[in-house]
Amino acid sequence: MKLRSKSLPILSVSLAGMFLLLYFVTKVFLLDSFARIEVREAAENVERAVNLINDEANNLNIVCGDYSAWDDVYRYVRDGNHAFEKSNLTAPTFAKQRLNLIMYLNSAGDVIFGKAFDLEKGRFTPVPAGFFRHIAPGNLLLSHTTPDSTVKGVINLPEGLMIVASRPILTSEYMGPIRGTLIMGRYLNATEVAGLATMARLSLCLLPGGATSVLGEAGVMLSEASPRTVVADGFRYINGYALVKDIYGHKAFIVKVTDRRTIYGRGMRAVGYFLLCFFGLVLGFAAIVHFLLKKLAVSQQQGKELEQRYSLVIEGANEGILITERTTGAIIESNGAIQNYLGYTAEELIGLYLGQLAFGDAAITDTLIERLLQQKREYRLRRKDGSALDAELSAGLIPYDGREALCIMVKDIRERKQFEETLFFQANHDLLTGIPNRYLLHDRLEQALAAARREGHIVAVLLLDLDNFKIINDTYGHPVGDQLLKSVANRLKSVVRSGDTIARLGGDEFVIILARIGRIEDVILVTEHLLKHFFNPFVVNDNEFFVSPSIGLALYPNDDDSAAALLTKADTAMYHVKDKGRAGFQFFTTEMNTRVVDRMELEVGLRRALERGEFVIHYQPKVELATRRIQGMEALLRWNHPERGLIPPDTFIPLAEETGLIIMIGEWVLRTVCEQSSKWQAAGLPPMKMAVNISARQFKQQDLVERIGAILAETGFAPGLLELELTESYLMNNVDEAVAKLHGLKGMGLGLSLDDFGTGYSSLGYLKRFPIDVVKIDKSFVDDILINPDDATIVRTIILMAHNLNMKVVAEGVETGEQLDFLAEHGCEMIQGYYFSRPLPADGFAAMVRTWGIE
Ligand SMILES: Nc1nc2c(ncn2[C@@H]2O[C@@H]3COP(=O)(O)O[C@H]4[C@@H](O)[C@H](n5cnc6c(=O)[nH]c(N)nc65)O[C@@H]4COP(=O)(O)O[C@H]3[C@H]2O)c(=O)[nH]1
Repeated sequence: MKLRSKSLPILSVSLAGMFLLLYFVTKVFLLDSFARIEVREAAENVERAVNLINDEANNLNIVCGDYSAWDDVYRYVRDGNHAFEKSNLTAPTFAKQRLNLIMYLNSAGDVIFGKAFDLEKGRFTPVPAGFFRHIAPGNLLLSHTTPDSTVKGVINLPEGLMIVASRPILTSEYMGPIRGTLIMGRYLNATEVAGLATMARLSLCLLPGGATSVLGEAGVMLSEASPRTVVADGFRYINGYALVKDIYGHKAFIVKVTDRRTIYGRGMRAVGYFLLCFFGLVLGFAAIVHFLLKKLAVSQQQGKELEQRYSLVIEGANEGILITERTTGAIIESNGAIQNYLGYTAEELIGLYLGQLAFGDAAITDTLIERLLQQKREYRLRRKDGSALDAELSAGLIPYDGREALCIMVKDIRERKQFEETLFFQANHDLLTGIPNRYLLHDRLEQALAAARREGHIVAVLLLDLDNFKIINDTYGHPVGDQLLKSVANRLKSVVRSGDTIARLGGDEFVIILARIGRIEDVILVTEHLLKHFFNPFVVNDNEFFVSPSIGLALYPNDDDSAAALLTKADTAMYHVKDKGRAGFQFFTTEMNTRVVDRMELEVGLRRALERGEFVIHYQPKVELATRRIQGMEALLRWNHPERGLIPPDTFIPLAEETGLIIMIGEWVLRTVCEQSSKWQAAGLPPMKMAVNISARQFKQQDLVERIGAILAETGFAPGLLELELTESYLMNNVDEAVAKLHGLKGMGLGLSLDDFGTGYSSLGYLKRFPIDVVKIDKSFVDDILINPDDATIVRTIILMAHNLNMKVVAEGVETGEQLDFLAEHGCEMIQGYYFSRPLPADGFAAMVRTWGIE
């Protein structure tokens, strides 16, 4: 049964129940109390009526008293004086006293005077025959024995009810002896009753004493034991009954007082109106409830239909649909399409946040929601298996379970994206080799230049043209030529960093963009590297082809700052290479080319320097501040170039590092200083600590410890005299490995010092882990120690920190006495610098030691 049809009987039954309950309550508590008031009033009225009749009897008794105690009467009863009779017992006496009967009897019971009187007709009538029964000898009416004796009440005569009073006849002084009895009577007839009723304002009537059987309920209730009763006569009247006895104690008559049920009637009406109003209200209420229920049922039905339609639409939609919380983006509902797209079940999706489904910056859910609400957007969604799904998302707000939710439409745009990507790729890439074409090259070059402008980097544009490619193409055919170009592209890709770009301009022309370059030397390095990769042949269809490239280079910012200009200049440089006989590279500017030539010459020279014995070592003393004595020295390499003279290490050490020559050079230095030290000792100089610089590339060697150990063993140099100077920069690269290596060296008995301290990371945490003996304060701090408070603070801090870590401090580059005083004042142990001595050749150093004196 539907709610609305169910509601009607339920409503009716409950209303009827309520109505009955209300009726019962009003009846019990209201109407019954009205009825009780009425019963009380009716009882009082009937009592009043009885009292009235009694009052009548009393009055009659008083009158009777007046006429019985009277000397004239006293004599009249004895003498039979008719004069008394004529003057006092006349018709007016009867009428005035409203008496129907006067009877004088003497002591023997003889009637002296006995007359009845019709008050309505105003004439005497015979004494009613029935009365004589009451004056028979011994009757109550005649039984006065004392002067104050009196009998009053009602007697039932066949002629009707009569109020009677009987008094003994006495003198006027109420003295006896009693000469007889005076009886007075007054009918209690309809006229009398009407008079009483009018006087008492009661609706009064008298019923025969034996009428109880016809009185119904009242008759049952009336008895001698319960002589009063009140019975309602329908809703309009209420009757009070009183059973009145005659002078003998027998039932004489019943007094019935009828009252209108005014209170009850009003109560009834009030309750009626109330119930009517209530009923009306309830009916109205019921009608409203019914109407509302009807509306509710209709809207429920509509809601259901809407829900069904909504479910059908959502489930049947080809596009994915997600319903999420408005603020958090937590998923509440999803459809089959989105579950398929993402590989989640409906249950798994519930509770996931939108941000968890999106890659990249979209992961910030609130931004994502606000963006979506503004316009449809493309996002890369994360599928359950981690793969990506390109989708177009649009969103709108919908009401959902009484709150605002987000409805997100998800359109799978993988095909479109792929198509776009293919189009983009085709438009921007060289179809043969798959590398960027001219258009993308321009774009990338612009980006690289923009970044370089911001960050102050160098960008190198390399234009590479294959030498003699045309001949190969013409000889072996285009397919082979194409294969060769592909192989060249692949090889180029393997050489450059991932951030660099390789593009094909067309034909056999390639462009390489080297972005984020710090030093021009790096450009040279990469270019050399590239050239080297062309030393090996390309294999196409089992044929080996040796192809050399001609590379023209242009640099931002040195040569120009626009993409087009740089390309043109690189092209020009490339033609210079071709002109010079191909297979090589050339910078656009002469200055760059000079640097390249210099570098190449230096490299060639460096390779030969070892063989030709052009390296020499100078030694710079380290002096202990407390004693002002030489405690040791630092070995510093110089290249004695046949044409350029003595070249400082800063010029060639980086090149030696890049080319890897430093390994051989470093070992030569180590061996040489050990041998030199042995020679000095043999020549009588005391054993002195020898500090040797170890470069990054040297330190990186896996077998560094073994190699040094071998040299020490070979030269017989005491490990305790050798100190290696290391720099923070490369120790920090791989801290764990560095710590292990340092412990290996330390284990051999070598001393370790940290060079250029303060210029690098100077991480205290790591420093603690390194087993370092000495910290060398970099010259750059010492230089300004007296003029720059920051530098002074740094130096003080380094000294304090080193001492706290149980390390000694050597200050480098001390040139003045003031610098020395400052360092001495702050507890620096050792000094190295021009103040004491420049680095000297071995002989010079030995001579200095001899003149200085050594402990
Ligand atoms: N202006 C001035 N300079 C002073 C003063 N006292 C010392 N110097 C210079 O400061 C440099 C100290 O050496 P370094 O910090 O290890 O710095 C060294 C070291 O890093 C590297 N180096 C030198 N020899 C070798 C070597 O045999 N192997 C390796 N790997 N590197 C070396 O070359 C750097 C430069 O060496 P040098 O040119 O010999 O320059 C030396 C030295 O001549 C001074 O009072 N005033």
